[in-house]
Amino acid sequence: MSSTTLAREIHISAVGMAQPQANIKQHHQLPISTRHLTTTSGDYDTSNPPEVRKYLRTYGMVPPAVESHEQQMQRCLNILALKSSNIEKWQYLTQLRATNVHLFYRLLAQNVKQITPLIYTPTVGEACQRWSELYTQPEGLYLSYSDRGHLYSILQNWPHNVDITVLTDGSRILGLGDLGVGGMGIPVGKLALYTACAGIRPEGTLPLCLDLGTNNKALREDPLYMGSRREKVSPQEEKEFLDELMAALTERWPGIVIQFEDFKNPFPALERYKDTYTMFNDDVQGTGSVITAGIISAVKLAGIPVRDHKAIFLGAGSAGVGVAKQIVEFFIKEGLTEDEARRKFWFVDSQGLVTNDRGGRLAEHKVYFSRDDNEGRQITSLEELIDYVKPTILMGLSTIGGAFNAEILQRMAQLNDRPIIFPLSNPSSKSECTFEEAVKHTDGRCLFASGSPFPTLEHAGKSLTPGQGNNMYVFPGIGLGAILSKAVSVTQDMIYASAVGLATSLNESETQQGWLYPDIRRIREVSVSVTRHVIRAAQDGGVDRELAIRHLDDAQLDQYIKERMYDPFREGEKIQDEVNQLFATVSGGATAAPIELVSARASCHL
Ligand SMILES: O=C([O-])CC(=O)C(=O)O
Ligand SMILES: [Mg+2]
Repeated sequence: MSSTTLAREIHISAVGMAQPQANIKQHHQLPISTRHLTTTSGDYDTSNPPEVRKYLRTYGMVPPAVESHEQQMQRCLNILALKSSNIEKWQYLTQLRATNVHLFYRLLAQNVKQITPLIYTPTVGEACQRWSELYTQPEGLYLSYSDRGHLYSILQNWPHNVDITVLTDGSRILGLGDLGVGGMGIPVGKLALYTACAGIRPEGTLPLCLDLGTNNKALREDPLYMGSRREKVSPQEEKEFLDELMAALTERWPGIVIQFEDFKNPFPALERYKDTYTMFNDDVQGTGSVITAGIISAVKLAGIPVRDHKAIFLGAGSAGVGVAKQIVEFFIKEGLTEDEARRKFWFVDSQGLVTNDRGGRLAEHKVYFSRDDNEGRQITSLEELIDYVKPTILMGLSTIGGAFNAEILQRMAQLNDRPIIFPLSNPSSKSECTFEEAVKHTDGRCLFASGSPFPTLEHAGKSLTPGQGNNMYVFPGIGLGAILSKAVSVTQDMIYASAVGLATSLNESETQQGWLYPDIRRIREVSVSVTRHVIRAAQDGGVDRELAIRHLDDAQLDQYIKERMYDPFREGEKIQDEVNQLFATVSGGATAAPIELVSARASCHL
């Protein structure tokens, strides 16, 4: 029987017009699907063929046409084009993920450059700010301080087996400050990238928002605010809450990987849990890794020996120090002593250059890079510090939008043939300069990477593409590497390996064009490289528990990783296989006459 005949048979049976032919065995009933029918699972996907719709009992509940993935995605892109603001696009995409998860990921995978800014930085920043105003549906778990003592039982409400969670207390969302439970947008967005970039199955991801109060008074007084209207708990109370949570998460899902995100002070939890749980902090370690990878590429392109580089960091918060510590590791690997490497950094905070002698107590995390060679000089302006240090690298992690003004950029261009300019604050509104400004004031000579995306532009007849030094290049691979190697902890060597995995994933054309990061459209390939490097570091450090993959060579390991990655384009085939198997069972095995299969299909339309 040809496939068109088969299709017609199915159609006829479905509309109930024709009786099955004479030789059909009536007792062949297709067992009714026992799958739990959910909109999120893709059960209402318009690319499902009729027999799948019947099996799922969704037949008739979607328009009759069986669409190709291309048709579906084209409609989504058309709908996106109808929306005039990015936040409306974010709302549409949120709804799409809730109603057809596979289509959402197909769309994202196929249009990663275009869609990522709509579900992640910068748009997710606005979504977090307006969370209580725009809230429509549950997307993760909220745990409040008043829930302590019961965290394990609340985790049991989550119906899926979890491989990875991203959690935040909302206390420092991007560069936007304390947004309370509005911070939930971040775990949701980051985990969508875990799925899109590293193929972690969607139902294996858990967005987690810790409602530990907020110091944002305006939020507490907002009538629509959806979190607890109390001030932020004390550090001691937070510690006790987190201790209970970490134990509960690991008991509920042994092997879970836990990513901390956007905590105002990320260091205490990182120090306390990094050796005992499979956890990492993305802002300190993920950002550190991705910027180290960018610096590895930029240092090569700048044409100056590693030893001669000097870096000014505007912003001495957790992310900045995390970044610098990992670049120290790179400098050491390039032959500098730790002390020489450490002395290549000058940090500026709200009081100016961070020095030992400026008075007042230094926050603990700033001590390592605090200068002792300033000979009593207190420098409070960035311009003055640039003249004093003559840096090759200017990093921005200050959340002060526009802090790298024309004068500063021009001075960097006078001092360097290829100034390295990394305005890393997020979202775009907090970026220390735009790509356009950096290009204009350095005459197109800068080696540039920003945290949030900027468009490609023309300069002196050349098309210039900005690097996006965003941690999305590495955290998906760090997480997948930890999951697949069944790592008992995420070591610093695994984090450093992720930077190497990223830096070595540029292809020839990207290197030739002087790019610092690979094309984001190749992110799944890049994630395989990052994942492999992370797994190798776990194995070398003896923290892996998946012994069966130790003997694989690199090509075999890449293959192993790829085979375990969720592919939204193949999900429909999986249901089809399920249906085919059932047909084979009810019709007496694979050798059954095709007509019997039709019969089985004919009997399952209700
Ligand atoms: O989310 C991002 O785009 C990067 C990040 O972790 C942050 O800025 O906190
Ligand atoms: Mg973050």
